[in-house]
Amino acid sequence: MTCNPSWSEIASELQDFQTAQDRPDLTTRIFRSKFEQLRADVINKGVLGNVKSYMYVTEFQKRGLPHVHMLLILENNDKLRSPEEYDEIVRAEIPHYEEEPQLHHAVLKHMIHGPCGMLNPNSPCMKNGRCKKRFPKNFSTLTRQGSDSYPDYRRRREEPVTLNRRVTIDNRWVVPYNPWLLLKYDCHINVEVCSSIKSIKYLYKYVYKGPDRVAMEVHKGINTDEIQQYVDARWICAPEALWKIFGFNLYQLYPSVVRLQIHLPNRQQVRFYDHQMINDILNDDHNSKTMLTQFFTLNNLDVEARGYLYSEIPKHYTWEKATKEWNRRRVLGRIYTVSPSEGDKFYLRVLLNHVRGPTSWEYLLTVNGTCFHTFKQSAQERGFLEGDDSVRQCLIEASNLRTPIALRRLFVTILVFCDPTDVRSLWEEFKNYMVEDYPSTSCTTRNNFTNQLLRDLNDLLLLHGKQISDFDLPTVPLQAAEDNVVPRIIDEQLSFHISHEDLDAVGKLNSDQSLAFNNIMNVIEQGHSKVFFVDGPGGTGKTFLYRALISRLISIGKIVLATATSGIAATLLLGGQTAHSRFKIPLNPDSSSVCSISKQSDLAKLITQSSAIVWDEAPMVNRYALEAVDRTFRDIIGCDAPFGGKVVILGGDFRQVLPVVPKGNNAEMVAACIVKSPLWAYTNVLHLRQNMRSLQDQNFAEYLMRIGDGVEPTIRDDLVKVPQQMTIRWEGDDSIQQLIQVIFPNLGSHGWDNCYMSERAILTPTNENVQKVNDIIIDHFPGEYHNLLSFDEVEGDTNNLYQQEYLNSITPGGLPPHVLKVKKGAPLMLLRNIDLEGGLCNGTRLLCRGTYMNMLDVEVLSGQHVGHRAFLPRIKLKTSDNAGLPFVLLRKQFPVRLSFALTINKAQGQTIPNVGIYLPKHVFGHGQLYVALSRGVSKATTKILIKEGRIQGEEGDFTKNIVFKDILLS
Ligand SMILES: Nc1ncnc2c1ncn2[C@@H]1O[C@H](COP(=O)(O)OP(=O)(O)OP(=O)(O)O)[C@@H](O)[C@H]1O
Repeated sequence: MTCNPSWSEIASELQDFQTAQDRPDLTTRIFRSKFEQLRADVINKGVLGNVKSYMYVTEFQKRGLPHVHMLLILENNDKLRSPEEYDEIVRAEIPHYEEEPQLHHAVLKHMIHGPCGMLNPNSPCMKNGRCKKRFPKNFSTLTRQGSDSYPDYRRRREEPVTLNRRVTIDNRWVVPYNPWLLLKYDCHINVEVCSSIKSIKYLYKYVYKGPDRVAMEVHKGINTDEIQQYVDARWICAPEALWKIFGFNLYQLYPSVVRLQIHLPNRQQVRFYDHQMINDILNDDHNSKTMLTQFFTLNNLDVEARGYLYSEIPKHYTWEKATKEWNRRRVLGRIYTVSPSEGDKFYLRVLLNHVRGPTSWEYLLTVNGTCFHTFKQSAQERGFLEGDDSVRQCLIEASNLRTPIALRRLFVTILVFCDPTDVRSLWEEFKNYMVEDYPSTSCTTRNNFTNQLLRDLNDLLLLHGKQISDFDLPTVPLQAAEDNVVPRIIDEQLSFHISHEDLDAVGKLNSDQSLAFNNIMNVIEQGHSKVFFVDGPGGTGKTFLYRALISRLISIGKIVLATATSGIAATLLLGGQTAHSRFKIPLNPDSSSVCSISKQSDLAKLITQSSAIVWDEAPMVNRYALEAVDRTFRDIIGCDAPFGGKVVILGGDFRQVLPVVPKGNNAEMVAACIVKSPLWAYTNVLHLRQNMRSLQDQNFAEYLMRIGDGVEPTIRDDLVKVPQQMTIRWEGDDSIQQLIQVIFPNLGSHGWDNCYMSERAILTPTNENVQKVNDIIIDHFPGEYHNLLSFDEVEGDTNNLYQQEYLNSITPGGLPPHVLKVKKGAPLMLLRNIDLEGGLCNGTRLLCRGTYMNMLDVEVLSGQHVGHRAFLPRIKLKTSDNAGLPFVLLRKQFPVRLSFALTINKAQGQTIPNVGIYLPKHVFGHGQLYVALSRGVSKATTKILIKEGRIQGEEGDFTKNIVFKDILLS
């Protein structure tokens, strides 16, 4: 916000011969009071959203007017996340005079940059012939996430406007603004959405940037050039001087930050005057008290304090310097940084950052009854430091549990994901534990076991596109029957074991399913080629149909490649793999991509020999991925028909979530859909209509269809009414507890109940709220806490520029938290595709059976592999490019999160008989409401809590239902 010298409050006070610059006292005071009002509007009244924390700094241009830079961090639920939400707050266009005359004038008066460039090459913003602020911007029909710090706002190409007689400008020259603030304050107020951490850092710089300095020459006398001395001085202009004289705040930070002292026992710093006697100083108890020792004292006296870490204490207590005591209040705390070269003090800091309620030095040094000599030993024993041989320790912990199948899979997981250094010695140490379940007969030799084990490990490695020979392991001996006539991956496809359930499915198909089944089978049996799309709303039995098809085809000796877009949907199909791994689709395909499959490879032979390809959840994939597969198949098979003439059965539901386009807006998401691909013209759509999931509640099934199709009546802005039977009224934060109690009744007595856990979950749109709900539920869950810590680093940060606490404090989407708080029997969710064949993929729900220093023991809770046991090591996980961080965070952690609550997107494809939906804000994505509701089976067992669900003058609760109708299939 910049002072407007022509504000009437200033202009009316000036004499005829004066300008605003002549009255810095006046401009300063008027600006200050206007800013105070703006502060109250945005911080107290929350006109841009509820503010969680803020900082601002007042600046003065040399001889110039005062202006303020302000950074607002909004409450999580009010954060602006999508380009559509940015548009509600920020505009960067000249409003039409006919529609908004006042705003039109205000924008032209205050919010036009420069102009600079060709129009005005001498503008102060010009450097080396270019505008430093990159004006004029580009025209754009929609707001989108910028490639840099700020979004690229919508600037439509419209008639230029004449600014003064000489210059005409258009929307490319508009500085982003908020209409309400601009009209109210009648001055330059540039409002931007900080969409990356870079822009936040840039703003913080203002606070810490030193003052402008000047080197002044002081002359000996008025009439002499002789210099007496140089003075290094601070330049202060008149308005700044007055700002200080009036005692106004130059900057403010909320909440403020307290620096916490840290020192080893008896090494506290004591200050004293020369004239004081050392003995007096040492004998005075007051001198030995520090923030840290008094933190121990506080923990001895106050039970509540014991629940907090040292760094959390200032949130609840304030440090009284005079009395050296902690009293209740609220600010933020940071412990002084300690470098690892400072020895044990560094480890003391690690302990203080993780141990709650220490009452003494001994407390920190003691673990399980043993008092260690150094803080390092204590930290190591508590699992706060990364061990040098964590992989080996993980295998030792797992081998003690005597579950050889899970141990073999763990060994492979470690080879693939943990990059162990000494594979051969791990093999020697653990091979005997991995064969404990092999049946031994009178003629089995140790050699037979080893060979069998190598073959089994090789089979598991092949699923990851690797083999034994990629590692320092003995070579795999071929079995007598293996003569390489049939490539292994083809052999595998032909030897699937079909369950009775899948074989029986054909007889159970309903009429729509039967019609689709027969249609597809006819085409395959007659050797024709065709592309199908099985369209069915959630629960209409698409998966059931694929399973019937796959089992029938396998049973008559045909090869069918079962794939799905997500790992979780793939695990529901026999031999299912993600389409990306099966067809080796590039990660970010574009309009000319091809898959990396060579014509001579076994995979190419498998594809050529296959009779059908099933691809579930096809609407979630970017059309370029589908086109890459089409291009590759034509090339491999040598046939220029769609997909090289193969029968391809795509399936899914366009009412559900669409392809993710990083930083993309709605239009880009729609454009990425497979219906927009030229291939769609060759696709035959088969419809499934009967909801088999909600057979018991047809009324619910019909409601779901109306929501999915976007035909449920709306009032204002896509708001639909939710049936009263399903709603829990929002009465404040306590309502979340109520929702939890309805979905997880008697939680205390279901500590180890996999049936109970697999049948219930709470869904909410964002990761923050998932974490919030999980934290509440785990507190009520019976059992002891196990805090599993991650080891974090920044890729390529050899100088340790990033503080550990900062890295530990962030949890970018897709990564587990630094402190993974779990209890035995609690539900978890896997965050990576680890072992699809074993049912371990991104989104699989698991039950925690046991925690160890280096290993997590889990059981699969849902899908085909329910009940399977698995061991997980810590894995190095990376943040993705669109995590919004200016660096790549590497977090070594167990790849899981709690899963009492999940995001709506992660729940896609799962049936959750008791489902709670918590909407702290209305959803903004296509199909999100539908996906959430369609996880349920009936109105009675589906509950929804909407925070902003009431509308004045209307009965009931309402929420947004966003449906892009132009991609729905009629
Ligand atoms: N013909 C059928 N006979 C008996 N049960 C069926 C039949 N078809 C589907 N079901 C059952 O209905 C439920 C929903 O089916 P399914 O999971 O196949 O639906 P879907 O269309 O794949 O759902 P979503 O899109 O939500 O993943 C499952 O429990 C399934 O076993």
